[in-house]
Amino acid sequence: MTEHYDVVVLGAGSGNTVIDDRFAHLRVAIVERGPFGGTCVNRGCIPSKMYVHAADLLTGAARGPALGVRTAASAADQAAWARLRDRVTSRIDAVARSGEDYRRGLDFVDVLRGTGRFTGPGALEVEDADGGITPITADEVVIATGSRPVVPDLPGLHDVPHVTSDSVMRLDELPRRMVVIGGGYVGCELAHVFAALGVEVVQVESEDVLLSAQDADVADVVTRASRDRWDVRTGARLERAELLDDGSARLELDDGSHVETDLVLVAIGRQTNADLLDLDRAGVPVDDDGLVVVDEHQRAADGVWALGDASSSPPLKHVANQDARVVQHNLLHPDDLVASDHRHVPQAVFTEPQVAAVGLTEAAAREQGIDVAVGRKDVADTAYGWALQSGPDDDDPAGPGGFAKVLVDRRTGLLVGAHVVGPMAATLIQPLVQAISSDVPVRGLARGQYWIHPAPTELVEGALLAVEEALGG
Ligand SMILES: Cc1cc2nc3c(=O)[nH]c(=O)nc-3n(C[C@H](O)[C@H](O)[C@H](O)COP(=O)(O)OP(=O)(O)OC[C@H]3O[C@@H](n4cnc5c(N)ncnc54)[C@H](O)[C@@H]3O)c2cc1C
Ligand SMILES: NC(=O)c1ccc[n+]([C@@H]2O[C@H](COP(=O)([O-])OP(=O)(O)OC[C@H]3O[C@@H](n4cnc5c(N)ncnc54)[C@H](O)[C@@H]3O)[C@@H](O)[C@H]2O)c1
Repeated sequence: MTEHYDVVVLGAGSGNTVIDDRFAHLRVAIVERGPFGGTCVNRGCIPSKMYVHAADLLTGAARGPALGVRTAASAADQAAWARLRDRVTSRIDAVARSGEDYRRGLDFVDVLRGTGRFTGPGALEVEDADGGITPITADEVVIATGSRPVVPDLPGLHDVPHVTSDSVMRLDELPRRMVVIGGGYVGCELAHVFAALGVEVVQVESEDVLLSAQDADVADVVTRASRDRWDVRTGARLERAELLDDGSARLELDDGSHVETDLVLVAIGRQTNADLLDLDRAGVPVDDDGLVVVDEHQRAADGVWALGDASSSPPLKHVANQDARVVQHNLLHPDDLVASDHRHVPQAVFTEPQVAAVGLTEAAAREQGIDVAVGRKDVADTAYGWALQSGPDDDDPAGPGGFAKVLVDRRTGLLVGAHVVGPMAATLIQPLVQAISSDVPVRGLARGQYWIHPAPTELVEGALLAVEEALGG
């Protein structure tokens, strides 16, 4: 018999958060093929930031002697790696298990283990690990199937030891050498992690700088800071790979250079899993990137909703969370739908130095013809920056020069972009996220409140004062 559900959620990452006790009067199925919690908990935000924290401690400790204290950052040996990895995996595995146990304990929810796909409008099948098929039908389907790492089909790559962010969090052993392909979020965060642990890292990025999507000044700071710590090859792509007799890999790059390594980490972007759902059978539209096309209510078709990496760009967890809240509300209140707001999505890259941004880059603002006023404050010129510096001539508290930069439209007096690179950037950006989200006029923002002295937030105050000066009387 085909079971019928009021609501079926495909994917127990952010999709799992849609269902709460307010759905208890309905029959709900959650379909999941992997561990509960999805990418963020199991192979994304949480484990990567647990590793980043350890890497930050190591890089911080390495600076101690320059400040006059005896700290030492030793490279991690295999035992240290095992302790670090087991701390990470035991924590996230417990979260995934308890998430699934909680769902299984609810009498209005069925957890269906396997891969879901559409067979028609409102009709799906779930294929379990043994190939068994369970057909189900649903009034409402939530597509929350996320995304997966892209692995290019390059000659020899599949023959050499290689991992993606999916598997690198659980390495049996720390490699002596690692090549990171990609200088985006994943590449920069994990190059920082493995370099801090003492791995000889080579990072290969096809653009001329790391983090090329960031404001050019920010990308420049991160690229120079990274080059100080590991071998960064920009303007280069992996062309082919060859397995050597000792089990290591020889990689040829398209700039004519080559590199030998023990492990390749492929981090060149992600693609949506929506392509595996047979969406055409349910009349669910996708765009050229394979993302499910949704309206402002996150509705993809009659009785079909989508959220997170399946439908939204950029693929970030706080975006998936807001999408999930919108879908939740709209399922519970079909006569009072709310809309998503993807206008001012902030982002942070937890490399060293940390990066955070909201809104436009300076180049994008100018390309859009905005008459932009720029205010910038360097970390080295703040009181907290002095605390980080080893001496008065050292302008190097956060790698080669952290700063905050704010961009204001001279016509409206409103913020159109903000960028922070340096210690605690992901935290420092938040007042600027609030300002841009709430259309707060920039004039008066710095002097309209106290800024705690000598806190790192004075960096933001300084950038706001600088932009007021640029705006003129
Ligand atoms: C290394 C890394 C670090 C990251 N760090 C950050 C960060 O610091 N901050 C941030 O904001 N974002 C970060 N992200 C991005 C973030 O993890 C994702 O944007 C977020 O997890 C997306 O949530 P989601 O629910 O859309 O998808 P997912 O979390 O991927 O959940 C989708 C779920 O659907 C399941 N699934 C897929 N297809 C099917 C199917 N057909 N049937 C059944 N189940 C299926 C999957 O197994 C998965 O559990 C990071 C990503 C990576 C890879
Ligand atoms: N802190 C965070 O919020 C965080 C952390 C990790 C991942 N994420 C999410 O995951 C997504 C995927 O991250 P990602 O780093 O895989 O992708 P990305 O798009 O951020 O970066 C991919 C990089 O690889 C480069 N590249 C592409 N093809 C290449 C090739 N053949 N050779 C060399 N370089 C190549 C690109 O120019 C780009 O710089 C991000 O867009 C982000 O939304 C977020």
